[in-house]
Amino acid sequence: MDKLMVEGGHTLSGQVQINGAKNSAVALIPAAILADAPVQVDNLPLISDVGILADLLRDIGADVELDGEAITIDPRTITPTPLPNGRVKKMRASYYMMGAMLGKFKKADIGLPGGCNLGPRPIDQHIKGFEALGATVSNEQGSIFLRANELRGARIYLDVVSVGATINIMLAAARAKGRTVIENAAKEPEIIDVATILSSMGAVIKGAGTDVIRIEGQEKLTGCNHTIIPDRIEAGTYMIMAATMGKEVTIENIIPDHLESLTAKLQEMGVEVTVQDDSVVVRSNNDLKGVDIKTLVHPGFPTDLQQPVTALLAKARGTSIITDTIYNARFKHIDELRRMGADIKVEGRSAMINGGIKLEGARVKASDLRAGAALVIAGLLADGVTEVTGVHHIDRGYEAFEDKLLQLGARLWREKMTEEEQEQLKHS
Ligand SMILES: CC(=O)N[C@H]1[C@@H](OP(=O)(O)OP(=O)(O)OC[C@H]2O[C@@H](n3ccc(=O)[nH]c3=O)[C@H](O)[C@@H]2O)O[C@H](CO)[C@@H](O)[C@@H]1O
Ligand SMILES: C=C(OP(=O)(O)O)C(=O)O
Repeated sequence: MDKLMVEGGHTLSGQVQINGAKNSAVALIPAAILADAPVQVDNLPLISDVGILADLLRDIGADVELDGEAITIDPRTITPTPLPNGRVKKMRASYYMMGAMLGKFKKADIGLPGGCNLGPRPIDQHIKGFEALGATVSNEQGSIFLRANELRGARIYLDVVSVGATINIMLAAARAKGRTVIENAAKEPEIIDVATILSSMGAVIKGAGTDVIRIEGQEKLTGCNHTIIPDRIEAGTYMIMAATMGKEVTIENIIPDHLESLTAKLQEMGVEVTVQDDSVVVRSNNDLKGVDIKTLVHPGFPTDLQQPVTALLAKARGTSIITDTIYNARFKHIDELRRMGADIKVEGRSAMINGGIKLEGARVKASDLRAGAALVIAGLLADGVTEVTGVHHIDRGYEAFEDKLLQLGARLWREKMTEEEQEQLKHS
């Protein structure tokens, strides 16, 4: 087990390259199951969630080759192998194995997913969608059993706007008979990425990126080549780091339109953000103003940037209120920020940040992926050294995290935790 040591107080400058989107990659890899020929996906982020999914596909018989940032998946040897435990519990997006296996084999036995613990993360809308397509669904001993004689297109109204349910239904519907209409669908850019790969395989999909998606399922789907869109959450994290400590940082290989809600908030705080074709330049200053933020479904402010931006708001003068309307309990980072001296109160689904207080390096624990990013941002800002444990969460979603930060001028390094430290962590 590793910990990250972050020495605060160093300004950041230079360029950082953004990798492919985690939340696309983890859907596109299972999508390859649906094809009847090899699928190649490029601009793959080299993160642990991708490694786990590649292994899950091998577990069910796929021939998977990883070559740098490209993955080639030959799905022709896949069989509907049950995946009750183990890897499926290590990540959230293993739930896409349900839609993909159901679509291809009309049968799937998949354990309930893991991923970031953000409070309750039900999958009732995924199940409602599978049932509408004609599957019977049962939940036994922590596994979801899906069975169908055939899948038939249906009209499905999502009670809650859900990224995972929208994609999972798209996957199953791509091989259902006839037309599926998903209403109140999620509109995140990753949904469009999934629609693009399924269309390249031969499904006919209209409306991805709006709240009504129409899918004409096909009996067979072909292989294809696909390039993953840039990771807007990774990009947003570096924009926030630059806003915290940046002299002048260029965040490259991005789609700036995907980051409009963050750009607007940073500008409101007094950060200079210059938007270019496929990059943004961020220049910070020492007189940032607190702002209020509410997380919303896309194109609103993403919940995945709520935790990182909270660390920045600790620097800004005045009071800021950040409200998470997607995950009411996504506040495990707050206690850790308090250990570093931040003045933050949580009430219901809001955190009130009394900013402008100098943070001090401390021993803190990352409880999930973006909590980890938030604590490193706080560490960049703080006096002294911050010790961040739970680094495996950060590795789920950020490729070459330390290398990219070192290149920007940050000082941080990874250390192995002693057995005693690991034992203490278990009980903390
Ligand atoms: C792998 C992946 O892409 N993860 C992202 C995905 O997670 P994930 O797909 O799990 O998130 P959803 O969009 O499904 O969740 C949004 C909200 O809907 C609720 N809900 C969801 C499904 C359901 O069946 N029932 C239900 O009540 C959730 O509890 C949550 O309050 O979108 C989240 C919201 O943008 C992001 O934070 C995650 O980074
Ligand atoms: C919550 C996240 O990931 P996951 O849904 O994979 O747990 C995230 O990326 O911030």
